[in-house]
Amino acid sequence: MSAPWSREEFEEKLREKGKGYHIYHPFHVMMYEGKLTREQLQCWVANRFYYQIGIPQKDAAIMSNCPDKEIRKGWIQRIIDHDGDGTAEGGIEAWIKLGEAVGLTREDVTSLRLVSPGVRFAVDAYINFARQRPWQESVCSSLTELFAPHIHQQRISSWPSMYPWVKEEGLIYFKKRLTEARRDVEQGLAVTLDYFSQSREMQEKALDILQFKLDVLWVIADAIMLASTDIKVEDRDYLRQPR
Ligand SMILES: O=C(O)c1cc(C(=O)O)c2c(n1)C(=O)C(=O)c1cc(C(=O)O)[nH]c1-2
Repeated sequence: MSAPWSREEFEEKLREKGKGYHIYHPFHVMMYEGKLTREQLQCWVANRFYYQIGIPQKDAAIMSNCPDKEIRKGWIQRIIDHDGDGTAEGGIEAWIKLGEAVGLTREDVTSLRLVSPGVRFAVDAYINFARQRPWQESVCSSLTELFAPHIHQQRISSWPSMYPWVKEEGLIYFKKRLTEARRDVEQGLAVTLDYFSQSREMQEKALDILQFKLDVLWVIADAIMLASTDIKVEDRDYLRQPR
């Protein structure tokens, strides 16, 4: 049995997982490079809304499994960030505004009618993971947020020149997340480094959990790409799920 990695080595291994982050998915590369059409960007925003509304449900599941009051006191902020509270609107509302900024209506976004089955499956898998697994494992699965500020920053920097037709207030969501994600990661990383450092096997399990979450994000991008790629009309109809 191998000795556990030191805290620093373990954190380094978790960070190395960033090489599989969806920032490298062809759809996100195209987005950054300004190669998406208006319809493709709209499709991404409409589909990603399903992730946005799933996040607070996932965080509520983590809290429901967590008996530690101090952890819950910190974690509840994530739900407020997305749902809002008496004084401020949250990320879900900011995402709807992003939808309007790219030319969708509020109804286009909130009705979920543009959400593809692959995105539903992936997001539901993430929520179900948090419902079923010990809370520390679910906390670990949130650590893709280690890599999120970079992708948010890319959008803030590239969209105004690449997609000048997107209204400026659309970027508010990404700007908010820059600080929120960094704070989330501090708490998530502390829990993960403490809990999984008991043995090398546990540390490797944490890496597997992070991979699961990377896969969730990757599959979401796959599904959106498939749903929005400009292919022959006959093929597209074939791909669309009859209801
Ligand atoms: O736009 C993105 O690429 C992206 C990625 C991720 C992520 O890495 O999970 C999150 C977000 N955004 C995000 O906005 C967000 O609120 C968020 C919460 C979480 C989580 O797992 O708890 N991930 C992410």
